[in-house]
Amino acid sequence: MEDTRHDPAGPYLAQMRAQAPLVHNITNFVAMNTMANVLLAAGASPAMVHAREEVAEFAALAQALTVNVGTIDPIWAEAMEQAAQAIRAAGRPWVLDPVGVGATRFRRAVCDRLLRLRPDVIRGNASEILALAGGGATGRGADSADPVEAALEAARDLARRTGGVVAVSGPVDHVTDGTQVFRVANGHPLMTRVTALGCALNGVIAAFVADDRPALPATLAALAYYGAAGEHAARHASGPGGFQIAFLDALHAMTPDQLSAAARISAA
Ligand SMILES: Nc1ncnc2c1ncn2[C@@H]1O[C@H](COP(=O)(O)OP(=O)(O)O)[C@@H](O)[C@H]1O
Ligand SMILES: Cc1ncsc1CCOP(=O)(O)O
Ligand SMILES: [Mg+2]
Repeated sequence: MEDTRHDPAGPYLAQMRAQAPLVHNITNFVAMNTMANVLLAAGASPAMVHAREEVAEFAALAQALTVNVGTIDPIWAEAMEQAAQAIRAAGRPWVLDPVGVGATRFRRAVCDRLLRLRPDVIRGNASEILALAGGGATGRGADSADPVEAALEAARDLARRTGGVVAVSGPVDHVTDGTQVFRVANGHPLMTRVTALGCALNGVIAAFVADDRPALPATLAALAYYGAAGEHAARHASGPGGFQIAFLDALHAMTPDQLSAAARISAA
């Protein structure tokens, strides 16, 4: 029988803050500032480093890596592969965000090469997970055009192929290790009205899975934390501008006990 239990989320936040992991990010130009601020507000230590000459050396120092193909070019794509190889050699986790992978052949080819380096966690919206698994979805550039539920089989397939965890974000996030599927029903629609909040989420997932925390429950805790902060921020904002500020404040202020109480994680 499938195991439908899950850990409380709060202790994962406490452990992450106690470690304050250095998270190395090769992310897009749109997301860099937001992602760094989100990681600092959460209690981790971000670094954005992408030169081919130094990524491998830097990744070997980091507790976790995120790779995001949002504004790739061929040189960055090489750097991404080098960094992923280095973090794997160091025995530490990495997270892939296949931004807009269904849109172009170049993105598809780069993501196929990155998949061979077995990301510990893949996080994307439904259209991206469908396209990455070979389902042909195109999405709307960086935004999804498909419901989360439509990407569940694709997510399972990718998890089995990579041996990692796949998170499909959206109104209700779904996370699978290829066998079990869990839902995280935290979040607020205003999160889709601010750019790069999906990208910044990858950094939070990386910080939570660092230090050998098990990838499935740590990813669930990261998603619940992020969504609960979004819910809190929405209560203090009148629109996307104020929401961005309130969201950073909510990430910073949330305690582990508050997270355990707010998390809406369940077996799917
Ligand atoms: N309609 C929604 N209601 C509540 N939360 C949402 C909604 N859409 C997305 N989210 C949340 O926003 C965050 C970013 O997810 P998403 O928008 O799917 O990523 P991306 O920006 O990469 O497309 C996640 O925490 C997700 O749970
Ligand atoms: C708008 C845009 N264009 C290329 S990357 C990017 C950011 C996408 O961020 P997110 O997927 O988190 O909304
Ligand atoms: Mg995205």
